[in-house]
Amino acid sequence: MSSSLRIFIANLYPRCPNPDSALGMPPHSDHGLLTLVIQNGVGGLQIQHKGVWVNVNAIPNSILVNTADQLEIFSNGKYKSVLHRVVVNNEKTRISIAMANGPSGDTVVGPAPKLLEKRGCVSSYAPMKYKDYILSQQSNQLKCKSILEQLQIHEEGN
Ligand SMILES: O=C(O)CCC(=O)C(=O)O
Ligand SMILES: [Fe+2]
Repeated sequence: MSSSLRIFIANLYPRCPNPDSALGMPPHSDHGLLTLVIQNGVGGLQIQHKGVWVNVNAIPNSILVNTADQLEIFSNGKYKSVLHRVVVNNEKTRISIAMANGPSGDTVVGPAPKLLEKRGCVSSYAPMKYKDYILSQQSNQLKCKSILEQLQIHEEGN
C-alpha cells in the first residue's frame, strides 16, 4: 500500500436532560484499519465485550486505539473490529477527536494472501474497494457491523 486515507472526525456530545432515552452515537464499528481517539476526560464511550456494553474509562492524556473493519478483513477475522457506541450524561459535555486510518481509497482489501497460505485456510471475507466500503457504510447509517457481515463468506455444510 503506497498511500493511505486518514479521516479526522470531531464529535461533540452536549449534556442531555434525559440520558436514558438517548444515545450520543449508535453502535457501529469503524471502517478503516485502526482509529485513534482522544477525548476531554468525560466518559461515554462503551465497547461491546461478550455481548455486554463496557465503559471505556480513558486514561488521562492517552490515545485510545480501536481496531476497525479493514483490519478484521485483512487479518481474515483474527483481529475483530470493536463494536462501540457513545452514551450521554446530564452533567458534562463530551468532546472527542477520532482519526480514522485506512489504506488508500482505491485499495481493494481482502484477507492477506500470505496469511491464508501460511495458515492453510480459505478467505472468510469478499474483497472490496475501501472507498466503496466507506460509501456503503455511510449509506447504511451506522448499523452495527452490517457491511462487514455482508462481506462475510460462510462455508456451506459447516
Ligand atoms: O466519541 C467517541 O469516543 C467515539 C467516536 C466514534 O466512535 C467515531 O467517531 O467513530
Ligand atoms: Fe467509531
